[in-house]
Amino acid sequence: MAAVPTLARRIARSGVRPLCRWPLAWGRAARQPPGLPLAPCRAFSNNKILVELDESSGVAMMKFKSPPVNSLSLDFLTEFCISLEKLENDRACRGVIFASAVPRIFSSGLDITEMSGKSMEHYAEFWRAVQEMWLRLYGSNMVTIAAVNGSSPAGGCLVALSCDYRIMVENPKFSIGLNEAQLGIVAPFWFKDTFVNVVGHRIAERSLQLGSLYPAPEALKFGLVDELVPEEKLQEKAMAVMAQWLALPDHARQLTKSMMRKAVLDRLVAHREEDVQNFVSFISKESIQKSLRMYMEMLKKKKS
Ligand SMILES: CCCCCCCCCCCCC/C=C/C(=O)SCCNC(=O)CCNC(=O)[C@H](O)C(C)(C)COP(=O)(O)OP(=O)(O)OC[C@H]1O[C@@H](n2cnc3c(N)ncnc32)[C@H](O)[C@@H]1OP(=O)(O)O
Repeated sequence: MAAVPTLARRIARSGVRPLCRWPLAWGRAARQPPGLPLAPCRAFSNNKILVELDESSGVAMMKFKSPPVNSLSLDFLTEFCISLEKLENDRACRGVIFASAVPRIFSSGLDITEMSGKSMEHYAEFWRAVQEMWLRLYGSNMVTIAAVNGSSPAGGCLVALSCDYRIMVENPKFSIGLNEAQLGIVAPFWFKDTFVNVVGHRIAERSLQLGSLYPAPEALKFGLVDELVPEEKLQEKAMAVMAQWLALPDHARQLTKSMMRKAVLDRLVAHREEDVQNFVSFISKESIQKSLRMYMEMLKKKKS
């Protein structure tokens, strides 16, 4: 297999731009009363993700802005990893809230076009980026809260599941779940492990086999999300939950989180290359490619 660009090389190519006091619609700057000086705040942006860090609270807001559906493309995943790494290495940052800047969609999951009609090398590079995203997010030392303000199938659900807490907008039109089976594909073992750790074995087994997507109220019933709130209360609620989690000493919370997640993280780290090879050989099968093409066609037909 040809040499694959490392994350470092993809980071170098991506050109993250630092921005000063970026007025995110959801950010502290936007809430600042006019005329008052801004408290310390740092922001940075790249093409698909906006981040604003409020230094006074230690809380960052990361917003996905990759229309139409925030699909997790290679570029998106690269920017996500860069942004998370920057925050992880910033001593001023203790917690991150993830939300979408695209109406009605948190994330539509892995970008299907990255898994269809491409070379083996591309599939391997893409899958390494998916692994990297999950390892960084699930293994993050920061408090991570998903403010799920829209539908969140498959990889989008994985992002939410990998956080410490999930708050979803109470709209029954918004659904969430690991629906891979509906596409004729299989959620890999670390998606499954993350899911099991949130909802338990029985519900995970049934939901994965059926590829179930759950409307927000149903997802709440079995703990796939922790709370539902009206859309206009989502930010306030996420900040309140964050404050509650940040009230604890970081070291105690971090060691506890690591104790709970380490075995699952270590399992992928130990089998990372094997997992890439499994993905590549699975996704490049003609029968799987056909399923993905049919699924994309179905999405297009649904519109007309
Ligand atoms: C021993 C066992 C070995 C096993 C080995 C296992 C190996 C591993 C196997 C592979 C594992 C892969 C894991 C995959 C995870 C995933 O995340 S797959 C992606 C799943 N996502 C979905 O199913 C969501 C599909 N999309 C939708 O349901 C809807 O689009 C929406 C998100 C609910 C939004 O609906 P709406 O607002 O009506 O918008 P649309 O009109 O449907 O979409 C707008 C355009 O966006 C395109 N699009 C949608 N989703 C995606 C996507 N995920 N990727 C790429 N593109 C997407 C859609 O086609 C539209 O495009 P246009 O028609 O060109 O406008």
